[in-house]
Amino acid sequence: MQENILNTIKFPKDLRKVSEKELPQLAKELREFIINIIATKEGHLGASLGVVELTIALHYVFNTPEDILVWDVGHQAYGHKILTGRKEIFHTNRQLGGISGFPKRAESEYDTFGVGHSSTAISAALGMAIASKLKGETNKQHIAVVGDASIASGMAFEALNHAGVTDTNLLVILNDNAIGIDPSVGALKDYFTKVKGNGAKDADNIFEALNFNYTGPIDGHNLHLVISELNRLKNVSGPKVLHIITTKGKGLRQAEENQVVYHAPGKFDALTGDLAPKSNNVQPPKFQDVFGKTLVELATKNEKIIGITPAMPTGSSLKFMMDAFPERAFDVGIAEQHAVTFAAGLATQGFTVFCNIYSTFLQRAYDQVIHDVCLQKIPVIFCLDRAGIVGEDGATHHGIFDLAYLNCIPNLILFAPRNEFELRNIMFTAQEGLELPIFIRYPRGRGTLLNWQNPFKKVEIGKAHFLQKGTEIAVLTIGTMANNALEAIEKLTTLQREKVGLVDVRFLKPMDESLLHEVFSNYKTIITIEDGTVVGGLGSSVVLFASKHHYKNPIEILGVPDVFPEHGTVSELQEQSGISSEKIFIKLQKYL
Ligand SMILES: Cc1ncc(C[n+]2csc(CCOP(=O)(O)OP(=O)(O)O)c2C)c(N)n1
Ligand SMILES: CC(=O)[C@@H](O)[C@H](O)COP(=O)(O)O
Ligand SMILES: [Mg+2]
Repeated sequence: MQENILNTIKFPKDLRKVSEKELPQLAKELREFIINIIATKEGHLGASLGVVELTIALHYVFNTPEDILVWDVGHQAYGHKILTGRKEIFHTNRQLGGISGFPKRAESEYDTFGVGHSSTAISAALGMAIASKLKGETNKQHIAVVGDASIASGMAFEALNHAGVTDTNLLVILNDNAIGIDPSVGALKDYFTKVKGNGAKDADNIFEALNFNYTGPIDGHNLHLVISELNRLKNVSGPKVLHIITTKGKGLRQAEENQVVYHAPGKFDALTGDLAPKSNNVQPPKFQDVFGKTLVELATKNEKIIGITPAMPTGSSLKFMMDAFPERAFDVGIAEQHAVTFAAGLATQGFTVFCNIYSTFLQRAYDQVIHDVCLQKIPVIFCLDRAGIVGEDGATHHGIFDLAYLNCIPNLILFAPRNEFELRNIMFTAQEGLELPIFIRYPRGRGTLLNWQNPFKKVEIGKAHFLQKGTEIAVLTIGTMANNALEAIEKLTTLQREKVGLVDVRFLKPMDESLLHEVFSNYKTIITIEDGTVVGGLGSSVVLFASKHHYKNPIEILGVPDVFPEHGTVSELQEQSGISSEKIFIKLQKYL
């Protein structure tokens, strides 16, 4: 047997030269390669370890990239990247200037579709399969690999419903490991459990009912079995489902035993699997934990409070509420559209609903926000987690559009806390009762306050604050951008500092117009700073205000330029966008 098979493989054509009996050894090497790099560079671990055999089998059996392989979400595609020309640069995964953590069309011809948000693979592969038919490419194979949590999403169902009435060469591989990031939920999960227990024959087969040729469930870690099934299915026409059972985190004991943590574990010891020790320094809390703990605190007194998350209980810390009040907290699975309208339904019946959704994933539910919530003035309380630049997940995940996409909708309140007190106080205020829906956006990660459990204080809706008064330049910030601005101001000389006023706008809607009049009347120059796209957010609203009231002061808008920022650390990307404290400092100096 060869010493290291992986070293002989750059592209799938090299893989296809390896004998089938050597493939289990290759699977071992590929796992070790992934573990060794992710242990120090961080990233999504469990999902990629779980599909090592499947990845090898797919590139072994199919003629990729001519045959088309689409990964759903793409967080499981590390093995795919390594076997398709990116082994030598895999250590740059998710780093500034490095390869993306998700399949990306610009990166490789093997990445047939850009992903990051879930449940798109079947639609995309079906589109490609129909295109092949229209072009007369009859031998081409189209494969979508989708997880058990992602296939439960509305979009995946829409695609299955369509595909089932086509005669396309489409193979859907259902990678069933019974978990998403958190344990999978819902009736479909129960159905998969039943299928696994009884065999597909005993249960009515949902895929066959949708006109798919169904095979499974089979052991997805049995390479020879997977290869033989893929070879067989290559010659079966029409839409097909191959249901494989895998273990998330396969091959690393801790990752198998603690699948939630090892979804994306941060740094760990590649040999033992132990997580890197946490720093002993006392740090401010994560906004997520402030949200989760504050919600429990409020829900203890207010029994009308309900919590909702679409599939992110751990990430959002809604888990705290699920543990404390299981009957009042719902993980609805990867179903952002449903989460929003479900929240609206509950709110119409007098419940006080906190619906926590990552900013980037709320994009999925835009119509529900407009049609089911704002148009009807239903006072749902939305907590938009991961607002602003999120870092290493990159372009698919930055929460940089919410200010713009919400700003243009009537009948809503849009607030961004600059610190933990502000988050707690607005949550308190919202559950006391508002006339309109409110969107509270805050970033991934830590706040700034060590003692954050302040007694609640009601927030006056639509009221902005001066954090410091000045004489020449007014800096208007929203959310945690106030902290970047404060750091920048700190770097100025005392004389310069006195010239700078700083306003925490807090509410993008409704805006504090009386404070804006004060700003435009007393300051020569206005600089706005937001951790969102420059088109349509804070800066745009300030410009509209100035135009409406005929103010002529120069206004400079700092924010994420009109491009998709890639991946890197939050500070690197803020620097790139011109909203880091250093870049703000340079900007201030220019005006002073
Ligand atoms: C629209 C959307 N909502 C939420 C997420 C966050 N998310 C990423 S992976 C994941 C779980 C996916 O589970 P599954 O499809 O079973 O794949 P596995 O991780 O088990 O391989 C979730 C909820 C996302 N990427 N996209
Ligand atoms: C692949 C995916 O969408 C999630 O795993 C996402 O990366 C989670 O982000 P957080 O780590 O910020 O919760
Ligand atoms: Mg899964």
